[in-house]
Amino acid sequence: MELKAIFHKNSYQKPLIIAGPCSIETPEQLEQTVKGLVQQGISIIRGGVWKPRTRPGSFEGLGGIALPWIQEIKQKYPVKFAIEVASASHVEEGLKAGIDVFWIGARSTVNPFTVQEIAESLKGVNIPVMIKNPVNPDLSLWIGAVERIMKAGINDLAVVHRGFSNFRDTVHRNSPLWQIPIEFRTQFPELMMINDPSHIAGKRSLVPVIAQKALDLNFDGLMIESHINPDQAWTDAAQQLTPADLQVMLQHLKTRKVHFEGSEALNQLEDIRQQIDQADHDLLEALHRRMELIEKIGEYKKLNNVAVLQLERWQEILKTRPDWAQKLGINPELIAEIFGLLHQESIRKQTEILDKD
Ligand SMILES: O=C(O)C(=O)C[C@]1(C(=O)O)C=C[C@@H](O)C=C1
Repeated sequence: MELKAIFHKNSYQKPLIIAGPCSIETPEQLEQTVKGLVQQGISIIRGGVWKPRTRPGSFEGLGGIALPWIQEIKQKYPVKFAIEVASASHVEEGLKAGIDVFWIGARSTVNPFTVQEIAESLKGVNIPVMIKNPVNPDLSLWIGAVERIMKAGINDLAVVHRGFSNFRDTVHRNSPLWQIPIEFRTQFPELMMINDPSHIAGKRSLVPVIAQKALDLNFDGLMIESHINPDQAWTDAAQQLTPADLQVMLQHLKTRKVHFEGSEALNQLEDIRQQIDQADHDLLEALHRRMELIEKIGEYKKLNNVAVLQLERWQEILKTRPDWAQKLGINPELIAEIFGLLHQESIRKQTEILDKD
């Protein structure tokens, strides 16, 4: 199969947009949606064929019947087509149907047996693969899935941030927990990171907000659910956008530059960063001073045989420091968290001092 890499950073214009229906429902729905998306300049279509559902009894996708419809669409429109695969047989059927891109869904990424089965079936195959984050906020599990697929020889890879399950309803259908994709990118800066605002938002009004946040965080692409008639969609009706609405959203999104450009801006940046270096240095010196005093009190507690934890003093600190922070325009919750960590460290250090000998 002759394929140009899709997910290599230089082979696409950022942000890469992938859009299409949550589920493929009928040949007409598929064609009308794809036609609308092609008119908006979209060239990679997503479409659910096999749908892993949380509870039985919901529509679980049409399965293999939808594959010939995709083949027909690809003959009529200049698009590549991405589908979700959750087993070796899905991979086999998808390859036979000439599918261009596979993705591994959040419910499969959680299960190393499933990911391994898919990895085995991809050995020797040259196809781009996207790996969604697992439903639970477990970075290692996500990384493990990527490693399994890489070991199978797939190197045209992207990861998709679709958010993490909640126990109760929250603003988001799936909590974004942005620190997890940021941590992923810190460890794998070369891997393309796509955001799926539809599954995070759960409702159409929130999709643009999430998409913009992803672009602000320098994500490489967006995978968005789009349906020609969202309200009648068989799955995820509340979160799909019409191709026309998708286009309006894309026009309003602000794309950000990755780096500062021009010598004046770079000099300014360098200047501010030097000031930050100095501020951080001052911060560390203040922390060092605090730790020395903590040790001093520790020795004094040991001498007088007094307990390490001093609840009243700690409660006072926990009240005053966030108040001081607020007056300085610093987020008090951040300061409460930082002092919580500092207090833990004081306890650790003083316990060590008291228990010595
Ligand atoms: O005031 C004390 O007794 C301390 O040892 C200092 C300190 C702190 O970190 O500020 C540490 C432990 C106590 O529980 C309360 C406060």
